[in-house]
Amino acid sequence: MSGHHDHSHHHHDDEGLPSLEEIRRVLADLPGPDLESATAAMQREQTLLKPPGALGRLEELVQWLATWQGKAPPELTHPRIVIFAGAHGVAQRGVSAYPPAVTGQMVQAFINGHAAINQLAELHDADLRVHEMDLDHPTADFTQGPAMSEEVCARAAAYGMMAIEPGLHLLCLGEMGIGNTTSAAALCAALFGGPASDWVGPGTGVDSEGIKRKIAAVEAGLAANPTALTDPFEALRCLGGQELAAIMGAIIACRLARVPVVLDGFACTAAAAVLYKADPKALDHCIVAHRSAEPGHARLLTAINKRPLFEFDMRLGEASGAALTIPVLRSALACHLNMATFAEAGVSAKGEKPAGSVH
Ligand SMILES: O=C(O)c1ccc[n+]([C@@H]2O[C@H](COP(=O)([O-])O)[C@@H](O)[C@H]2O)c1
Ligand SMILES: Cc1cc2nc[nH]c2cc1C
Repeated sequence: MSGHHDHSHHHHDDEGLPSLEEIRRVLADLPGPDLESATAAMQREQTLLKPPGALGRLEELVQWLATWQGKAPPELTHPRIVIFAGAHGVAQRGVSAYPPAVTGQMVQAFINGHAAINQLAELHDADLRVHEMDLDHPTADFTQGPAMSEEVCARAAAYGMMAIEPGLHLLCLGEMGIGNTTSAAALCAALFGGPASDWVGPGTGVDSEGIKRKIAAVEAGLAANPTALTDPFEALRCLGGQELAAIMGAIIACRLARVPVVLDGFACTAAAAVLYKADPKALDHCIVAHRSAEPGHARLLTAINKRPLFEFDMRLGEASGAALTIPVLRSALACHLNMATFAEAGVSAKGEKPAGSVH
């Protein structure tokens, strides 16, 4: 694995870390799109040797990179993949096909280069980092009350904000956390309403009894956390997990540092949806890589008005879907950077009179 593996320790000295209130204030003043870079990229695109729009969403992707890097042409030599791993109290309720210990074991697998994401990161020359969020201290079981204190949630969000720095060209976000599709389902139900069954699915592959336990856990979580319905950050604190709070923080930090973000599957998108609920423009610098096989993901994408790039029926998590966008983005960029213009190639433009034609 290139890059690091970090342990998030709980320090008592939290001075300097932003509180949820401060995160709320940052959100009120987010930088907008760089329209100058967007225009410059669009103008170049229009001269290139193809019918206008013929590269479809590849053109859209170059525009998006330019807009949110604030640079025309945009670059993609320094992409990073970050996985946040979190332990969920609700995982004790028989809501996953795997035991809670798998979260830490998979972190070890990421470190040893054994996981799917290691192969994709290596193939695409991306800097892969894994941040383990206090796995020895799972969040509280949210069916009994809030998963996290304000302090733990804010610290996790602040930790997520520190996972990037200006100069990165792209951040692919992913998660690892046994039980987190239940947490994400509860979060979605709190943010967007609807019955628990709208948001619950098989996750890692539970059977129909497991689905019933997941629905019951989501319903109990909403009943035990009435304040979750009053505010998106409160929903995250009550029903989320540390990896989800960290993803939220990383998304905000990327906006401030002009780093475009690629979101992965269901849990990752649910964490992002907290920001969407607080301000629908907060995810304008994010794309969603794929529509996960987890059935709630399609509904969630509709709720946050995002169209995924791929529908590959993946449901792995660990940023695997997000990593697949790197070669696609590079393909889009290679065309944008290296194609000739009509003039350079000596090709007639649309509607140009045939040479020697009589009018
Ligand atoms: O990315 C997805 O949409 C996705 C769908 C199902 C499962 N996962 C992964 O599986 C874990 C959560 O599943 P579960 O069944 O334990 O809630 C977590 O580590 C996720 O990364 C991921
Ligand atoms: C094996 C395994 C790998 C994963 N990667 C992300 N979530 C996961 C869940 C399991 C169970």
